Amino acid sequence: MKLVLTRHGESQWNLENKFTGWVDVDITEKGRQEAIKGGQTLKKLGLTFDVAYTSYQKRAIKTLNLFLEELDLLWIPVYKSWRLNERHYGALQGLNKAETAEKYGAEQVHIWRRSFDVAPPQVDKTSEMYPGNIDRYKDIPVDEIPTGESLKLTIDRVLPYWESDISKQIKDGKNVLISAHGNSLRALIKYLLNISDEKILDLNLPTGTPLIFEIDENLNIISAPELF
Ligand SMILES: O=C(O)[C@@H](CO)OP(=O)(O)O
Repeated sequence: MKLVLTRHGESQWNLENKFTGWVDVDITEKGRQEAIKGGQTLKKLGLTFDVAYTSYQKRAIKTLNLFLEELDLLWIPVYKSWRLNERHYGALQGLNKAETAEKYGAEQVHIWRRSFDVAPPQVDKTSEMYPGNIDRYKDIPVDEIPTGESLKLTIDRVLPYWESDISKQIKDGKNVLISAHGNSLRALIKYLLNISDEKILDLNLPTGTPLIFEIDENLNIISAPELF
């Protein structure tokens, strides 16, 4: 079976160099073109999919739709989950990354962005960035609502969805397409390829680019893309 992962096409805040996380930023025209090209690449390879997954965020949803349109697969079942959302960037969301580095030092910003288990400054429950105040997240159990996640915490909420839903499709012989985010996909790839806590920090995923994995029904990885 094929499992194809794609990070969303370039977003407006990728372009503006802002911490994004759970802020629902749209893709740019360049991001749209990346996604169209990504879909065409899969089509040229003759790949097809039975089911697709994405997050609750429009940059990933729109990217998925552009892929599916190129593949003439807009009809297949699409499942959305907050568990595939980008890592919640806490109180850093909306800040410019370069300005934050000037204020707190490049070292501190690097730790916030690329350490494995250091979480960013947290948002409190009165913040508009707190998912508990956002309608679409009303079904997340209160004790699971993120307030600022490290990569480790992101892994902890992505993997239950892999276990409960996505992996079952592969066991059933289905080809699966997932459109998600830099850090939710790093979480999944770390697990699939058994990458160490240190090494995963060097993995930076390109936007709008399909990553093709071949997996057998026992979930053994047969082939994986060159990532480093
Ligand atoms: O801002 C974000 O949400 C992410 C992805 O763009 O950034 P980072 O590269 O710091 O993980």
